[in-house]
Amino acid sequence: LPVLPKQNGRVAIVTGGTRGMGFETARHLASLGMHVVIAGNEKEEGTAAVKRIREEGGKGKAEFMFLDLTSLKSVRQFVQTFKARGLPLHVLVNNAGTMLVPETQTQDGFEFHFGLNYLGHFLLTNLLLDVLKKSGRHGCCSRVVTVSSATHYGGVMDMDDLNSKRCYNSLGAYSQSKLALVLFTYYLQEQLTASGFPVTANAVDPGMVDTALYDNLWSLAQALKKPVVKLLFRTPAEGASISIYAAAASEMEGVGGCYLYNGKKKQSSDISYDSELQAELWKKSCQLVGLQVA
Ligand SMILES: NC(=O)c1ccc[n+]([C@@H]2O[C@H](COP(=O)([O-])OP(=O)(O)OC[C@H]3O[C@@H](n4cnc5c(N)ncnc54)[C@H](O)[C@@H]3O)[C@@H](O)[C@H]2O)c1
Repeated sequence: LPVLPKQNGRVAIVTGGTRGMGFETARHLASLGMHVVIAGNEKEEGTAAVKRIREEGGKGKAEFMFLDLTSLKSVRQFVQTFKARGLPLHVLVNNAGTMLVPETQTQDGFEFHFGLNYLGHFLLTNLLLDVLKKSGRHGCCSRVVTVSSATHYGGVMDMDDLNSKRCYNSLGAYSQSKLALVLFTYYLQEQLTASGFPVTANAVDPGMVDTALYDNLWSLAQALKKPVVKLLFRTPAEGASISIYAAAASEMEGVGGCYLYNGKKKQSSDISYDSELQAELWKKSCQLVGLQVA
């Protein structure tokens, strides 16, 4: 990470900030002086995360707020509670995620990866956009940072079967959700640029990181993973550095619509640049979460 500017007085929301890379992102942003809201569905873990950050005694502030991304109702409640506080919002890190879950549905009946990783963040971001727009200014934009993954390169967007009903494969469903997040980021940035709002949106890829995300791997793969972890996997703090960079680096001021990996802009999959697909997914997502199509 380059030297990052102080973030005093700025407010961030980090989804899934209770552990793993989300925690490291929240911790780092708080150390830069930010007021960080850790948004997650695990209250105990969240309270412990806040305690750890507070004990480090940085200039910033941390607090936990409940958010279950598998429930659109919970997303709406979270936004309502956050807005009632009257806080500005300068950084939204869409970090929470799950991987390799056996076929199951969210509370609203969506395929679990698609519903949690993608649709939950789609609704959250859209409902927070007004605050992000109000809190940014030209020369000091608000930032939306969305954590995707290299698996998006293998992702296929089946617009007729977004819930993977025809043929379920947990890696395919995860990859699709991560591709959807890249398509969403590019379309969002295009809309923001077209309307001249001081908000940027970028997708990031942290690399392979040793976190609880791999807890759903079958046990043989878990055993095989252990010896290679030290060689191939990054630590959560290393993995989080790309989100922190996108959220706070001076070089990223006013820069949006990028896919970032290893601190640099990188080409994402060819299909992620398909503007018709981006628009189609956006429209369909609005319908699925009950938002008016813009
Ligand atoms: N670990 C990797 O190798 C890797 C690689 C590429 C991308 N990613 C992405 O990085 C992000 C962070 O994952 P991680 O590796 O730190 O894993 P992790 O399991 O440590 O963290 C996931 C976070 O998401 C939260 N979460 C899960 N379900 C939730 C829900 N219903 N509502 C709200 N929060 C929920 C968890 O509580 C946790 O805080 C994920 O989006 C993941 O897809 C991880």
